[in-house]
Amino acid sequence: MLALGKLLELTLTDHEPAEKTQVTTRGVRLRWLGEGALEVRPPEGEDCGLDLLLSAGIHGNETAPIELLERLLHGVANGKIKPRARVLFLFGNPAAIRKGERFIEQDINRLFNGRHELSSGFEALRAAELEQFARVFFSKPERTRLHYDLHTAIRGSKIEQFALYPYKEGRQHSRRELARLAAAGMEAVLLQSKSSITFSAFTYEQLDAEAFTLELGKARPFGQNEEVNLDKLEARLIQLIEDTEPQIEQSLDGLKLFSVAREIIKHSDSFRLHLPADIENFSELKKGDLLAEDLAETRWVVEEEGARIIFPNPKVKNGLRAGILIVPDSGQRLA
Ligand SMILES: O=C(O)CCC(=O)N[C@@H](CCC(=O)O)C(=O)O
Ligand SMILES: [Zn+2]
Repeated sequence: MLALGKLLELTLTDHEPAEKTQVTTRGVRLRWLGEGALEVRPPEGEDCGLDLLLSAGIHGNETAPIELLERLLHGVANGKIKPRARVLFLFGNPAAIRKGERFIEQDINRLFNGRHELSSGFEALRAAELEQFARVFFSKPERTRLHYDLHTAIRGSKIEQFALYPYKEGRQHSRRELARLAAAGMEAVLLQSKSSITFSAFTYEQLDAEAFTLELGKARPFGQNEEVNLDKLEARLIQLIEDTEPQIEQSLDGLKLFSVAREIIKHSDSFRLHLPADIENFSELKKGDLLAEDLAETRWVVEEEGARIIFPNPKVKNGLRAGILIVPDSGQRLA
C-alpha cells in the first residue's frame, strides 16, 4: 500500500512523510497537507464534482470514527475504493489522539468560528489550521460541498447513532440530506437553532457546505469498538466517494427529529447538575424537574413537553455548554 495511505500511523508516530504526493496505479492522487491531513483527488476526467470532507479525532479518545477513516483511506490507497469525489481526510487533534484523551488543554470543538482567535495554546492553533485546510478544500466554485465530522459520545445513549445539523440564519435544513443520513444509519437528527463554535458549524456557516456532526456510539479506546456498528455509514461513504450512491428516498420515515429547546451553560464552579451520573443521552425529563443550578440562584427547570437531555457534562469549563435540552420536531421547516 502507498505510504500516504497510512495517515493514522504517520499521525500516531508524529512522522512527516518524505514524499508528500503519491499516485495510485489507478491514477488517484494522495497529497499530505500537514499533520493528520490528506487530500485525495480522483483521476483526471473522472471527478464527479463532489468535495467531501471527512474528519474524526477532533476529540482524541473517540477512536471508532478514526478507525473508520483509516479503513476508507486504506481502501483508496490499495485501489479497492475508486474515488470519483475529491476527499479531504482530517484527524482533528493528533496530540490528543496520541494520548487517547478528549483534549489536552482545551476542547478543540469549542474553538471554531472565531473562538480560536480569542484563545491561545496549540489547540487554538490547530483549530485555526483545521479551518484553513477546510477553507482551501472548499474553495473551488460550483462543486457540491459536504462535511461529516465523526464523533462518539462520552456516555451511553437511548439513540445510538444520530446527527447534529448546524444552523445559519436564512438557510433551511435540507430534507434530502436528512434522507441521506437515514440511509447511512442515523436514527435521529438534532436541528440546531443558533450559530455554534464547532467544526461542522464552521464549514456550514462560513464555507457553505452541508455539514453535520455525527455521533456514532460510545467512545472507547482503539481496538475496542466491536459494539459500534458503522457498516451502513461506511457503505454510504464509499458510495459517495465512488459516486455510486443510489437515488436518495425523500421519505424520512423512521428518522426521529429533534430541535434544541435550550442549551444549559455552566457559568461558574457552583454549577450543579441534578441528573444521575450514568444518565443516557436522549433520556426523557419530567416537566417541573430541577435540572441544574448555578450562581446567583440561577435554576434550570424543565418546562418543555417531551424534553430530553443530551451531552450532560458538569465538568466542562465555565462558559461552555453543560448539556442540551431537546424536544421533538415536526420537520415542518425543512427545505
Ligand atoms: O458525549 C458528549 O458529551 C459529547 C460528545 C461530543 O463530542 N459531541 C460533540 C457535538 C458537537 C456538536 O454540537 O455539533 C461535541 O460536544 O463537541
Ligand atoms: Zn466528540
